[in-house]
Amino acid sequence: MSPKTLYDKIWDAHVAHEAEDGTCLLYIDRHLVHEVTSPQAFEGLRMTGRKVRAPEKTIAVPDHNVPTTLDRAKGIENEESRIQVDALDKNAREFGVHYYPVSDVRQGIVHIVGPEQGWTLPGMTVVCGDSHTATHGAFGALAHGIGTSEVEHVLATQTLIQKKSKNMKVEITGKLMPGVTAKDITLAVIGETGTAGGTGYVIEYCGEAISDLSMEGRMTVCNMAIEGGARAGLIAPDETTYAYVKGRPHAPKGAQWEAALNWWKTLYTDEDAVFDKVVTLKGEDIQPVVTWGTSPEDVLPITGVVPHPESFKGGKVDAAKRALEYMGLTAGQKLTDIQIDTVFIGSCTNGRIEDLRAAAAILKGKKIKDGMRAMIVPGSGLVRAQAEEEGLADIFKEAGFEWRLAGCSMCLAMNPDQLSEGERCAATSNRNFEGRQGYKGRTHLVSPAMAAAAAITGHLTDIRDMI
Ligand SMILES: CC(C)[C@H](C(=O)O)[C@@H](O)C(=O)O
Ligand code: SF4
Repeated sequence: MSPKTLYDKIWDAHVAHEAEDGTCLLYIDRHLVHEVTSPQAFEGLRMTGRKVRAPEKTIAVPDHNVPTTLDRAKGIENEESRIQVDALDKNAREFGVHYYPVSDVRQGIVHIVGPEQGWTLPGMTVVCGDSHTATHGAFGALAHGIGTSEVEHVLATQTLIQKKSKNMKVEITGKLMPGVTAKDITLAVIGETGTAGGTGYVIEYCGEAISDLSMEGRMTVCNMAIEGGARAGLIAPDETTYAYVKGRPHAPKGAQWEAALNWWKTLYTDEDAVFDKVVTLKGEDIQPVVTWGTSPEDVLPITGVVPHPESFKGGKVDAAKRALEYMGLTAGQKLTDIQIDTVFIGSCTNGRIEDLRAAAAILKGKKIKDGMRAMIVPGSGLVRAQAEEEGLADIFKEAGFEWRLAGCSMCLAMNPDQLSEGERCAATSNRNFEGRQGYKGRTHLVSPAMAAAAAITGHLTDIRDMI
């Protein structure tokens, strides 16, 4: 048998039918659903009298539009948001899928809830009408976003029509230096490959620096595979993965656990397997990074300066000019001189317990800068509960942070958590596009520790000066 990559193995295990042109019908193990991309899909089923094919494999949770303030039980003010959340509520109940409504402590961002509840397991195919489904690849699952018409297809058939992507390997060798996190790895990779570098590929992340990461860190890395243009990101499951999964509510138990483990242990790239593209970074070379522009590839070590547009090639010159204008920055300005007025810690990139611990380690006993608006939005109700139990919430509140309920929040500003015009935010999320966090708001993507540091000093800060 010819050697296979991890992606090849998961793909082959899920092909139900292959057409002559290579288009395949893939079996889908888990279908995650949120309120933004599912209403028309459910409506499509309803109108044609169809049912959800596998409600036991379908998991629904509202996250994008939900208010994160403590008074959220009083309802959603914005009509469009309310309609989407109400539609999910109605659809989830009517079609009998697993459902975590806003009133459930387990509610949160779909990509945090899935793994937390043990829905995401190694070797699975996982889809969701959301680009950051790549997050689940951290478990060695083939996980990617789909469009609304595909959501309907998966709801109705539990399959998806797909063409296979190419194999790409991103290897991070050696150890990370102090202050460098999974967020810095994933941004540094995009800095290296560009936002189109992964187009047409599924990336497998590997190397010592990746194996050393916790599951939380691995999820952060895979979460941003999509920002690098890839179809999905993957990390081979290992003892860290099994330990995270074991005992979760929907993880296999007893003899089923043993059988699952036997299959999971076959999920690695064979020694002689060939990748179509390989990128290698040295862990020691990666520094704490920050984005200066309006694309995740506009990333530099925090010790750098805002680049000169002329230092880019071709079409990127104009893009960089526009980005500097939008961001209100001057070429040559030190990144650490950039003043910040808002800090957002949360999202499916960095809203897990480990992210909150990293922020708390910096904030303990400190106060945020006068006039700073700072909020921590845990990725799920359970992350929030755990942070309270560990005393992290007290650290945040004493430092001057708002301590919110779970949701996507200011990651994309579909709820009232928004930047106002010209406001500048250090954010732990994954997209710094124009207007992403609010009309004319400005976003600098950073790790949770760097976001916490910026909240204290009032400007982008090298975390290594504070540890
Ligand atoms: C709303 C949703 C479709 C979107 C996505 O697909 O990623 C959102 O989650 C985002 O992060 O921009
Ligand atoms: S937290 Fe942000 S990136 Fe993640 S699903 Fe929500 S809006 Fe998308």
